[in-house]
Amino acid sequence: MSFSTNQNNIAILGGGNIGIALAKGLVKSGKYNAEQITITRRNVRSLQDLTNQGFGATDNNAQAVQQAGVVVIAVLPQQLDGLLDVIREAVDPEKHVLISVVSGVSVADITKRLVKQVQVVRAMPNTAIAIQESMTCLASNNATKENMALVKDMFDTVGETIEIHEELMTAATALCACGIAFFLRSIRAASQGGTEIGFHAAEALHMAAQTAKGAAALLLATGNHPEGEIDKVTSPKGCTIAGLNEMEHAGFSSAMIKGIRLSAQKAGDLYVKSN
Ligand SMILES: NC(=O)C1=CN([C@@H]2O[C@H](COP(=O)(O)OP(=O)(O)OC[C@H]3O[C@@H](n4cnc5c(N)ncnc54)[C@H](OP(=O)(O)O)[C@@H]3O)[C@@H](O)[C@H]2O)C=CC1
Ligand SMILES: O=C(O)[C@@H]1CCC=N1
Repeated sequence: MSFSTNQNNIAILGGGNIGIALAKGLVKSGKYNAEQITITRRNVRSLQDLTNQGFGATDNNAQAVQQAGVVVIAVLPQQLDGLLDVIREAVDPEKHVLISVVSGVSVADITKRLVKQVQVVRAMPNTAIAIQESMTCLASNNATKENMALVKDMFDTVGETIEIHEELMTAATALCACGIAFFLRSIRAASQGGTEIGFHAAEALHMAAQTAKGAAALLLATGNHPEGEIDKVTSPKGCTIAGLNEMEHAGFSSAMIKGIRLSAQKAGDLYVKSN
C-alpha cells in the first residue's frame, strides 16, 4: 500500500495491549513487514520481544514520527496530551496521516492540541486485531477520501471495517472494542457451567468457545436474525427453552444491554483535557 506521502513506514505510539495487537496483526496479514513498523513506549525495554521479531522500538516519539508516513496513536486518554505535546513539532500535515485509537478523543481535540490541521482518522479496533478478526470502526471529519480509503485498506487486512459518523464513536467503542470482553466473559461463564455439569475446565472452555464461534458464524454466514436461529434450537417442552428462560428471568439480556449503555457513557467521559 502507499499513502500519499509515499512513506510506508508506520509509527505506533504506545506499545501496549492494542498497539502491539495491531502491530502483530499487520505483520500476520502478510501485507506489512515488521521492519516498517516502529513501536514506542517509555519503558522501551518491555518491547525487547518485538525487536527480536524485527520491529523497531524506541522511546523517542518525535523521531518515530519523523521516520513514518502513518502515525498510530495508541496511548491511554489520560496520556494523550503529554504525547501530543512531544510530537507537535515533528508532525507535518503535508506528510503525515494520524490514526487515533484513543477512546473518547475527537479529531478536533487532537488537531486543537497539536495546533495543526493534520488529517486524523479515528479507528476503534478490538483485540482480535492480532489474529485479523477485528471489527474496526473508522471515522474522520478532515481526512481526504483517498487517505480514508488507504486507512480502511490498512485495517481491512486485520479484520472487518465499517465507516461511521464520528458522533457514534463512543457507541462503537462500547459495542465492539469493549464488546469483545463481554463475549469473552459469556464464554467463560458458559465454561463454568460446563464444568459444573461434568466437563474438565479446559475441555469445557474449548467446547464453549467453539459453540460461540459457531453461533457468530451462523449469523454472519446466513444473515439470519438470532431469534430465528434460536427458534430452531428450542424444542417444545425442551431443555433449551428451559435454560434460556431461566437466564432471562435472571436478567441475561438486560445485563448485557445495561453494561453496553454504561460502557458507552463511560467511553465518552474518558478524556479530561489537561492545560
Ligand atoms: N485495549 C483495547 O482493547 C482497546 C484500547 N483502545 C484504546 O487504545 C488506547 C491504548 O489502550 P491499551 O493498549 O489497552 O492501553 P495500555 O495501557 O496497554 O497501553 C498504553 C501504552 O502506551 C504507552 N505510553 C504511555 N505514554 C507514552 C508516551 N508518552 N510515549 C510512548 N508510549 C507511551 C505505555 O507504555 P509506557 O508506560 O512504557 O510508556 C503503554 O504501553 C487507549 O486509548 C484505549 O482507549 C481502543 C480499542 C481497544
Ligand atoms: O476499557 C477501555 O477503556 C478500552 C477502550 C476500549 C477497550 N478498552
